[in-house]
Amino acid sequence: MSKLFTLGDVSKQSTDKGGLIVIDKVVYDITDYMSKHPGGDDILIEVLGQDASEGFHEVGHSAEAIEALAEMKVGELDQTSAVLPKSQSRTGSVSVAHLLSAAGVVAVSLGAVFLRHQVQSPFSSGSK
Ligand code: HEM
Repeated sequence: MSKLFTLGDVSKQSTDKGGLIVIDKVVYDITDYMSKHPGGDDILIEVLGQDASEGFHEVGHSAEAIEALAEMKVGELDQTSAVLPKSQSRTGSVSVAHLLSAAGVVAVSLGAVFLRHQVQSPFSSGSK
């Protein structure tokens, strides 16, 4: 079974000197290849630690390039880490619900203060 990496792992295990990139959910260690890349190492430094699928496909790399890539495979992207934004948005809606209930509590408290004020008013005007 191949090793699983989250996008966080890929980023943490990379510097501007070398490390990992993701292409189509597969993780590659390109450290030794960077100086040999026909397209130069600058472009690879830019995508180190990230998902480079878009850039890789835009260039329209040859079959040789894809073969060379296969030799650098170290693992696969953890698919559960890719759905993280969804669970974050769920947390977001929970806090909206919390805000609404907090607003409800404030409204009820204000109502109570208002009612008490109404009840006390006759006394305070009477003592003047
Ligand atoms: C580690 C993965 C990669 C491998 C093995 C690889 C391999 C190659 C090879 C063999 C070539 C020569 C042309 C060809 O055979 O297609 C090439 C050219 C090039 N590559 Fe990559 N490449 C990789 C990643 C990338 C990435 C991620 C980018 C951009 C974000 C990129 C951009 C380029 C560019 C701009 C050229 C020059 C094309 C030209 O001069 O016409 N490469 N690459």
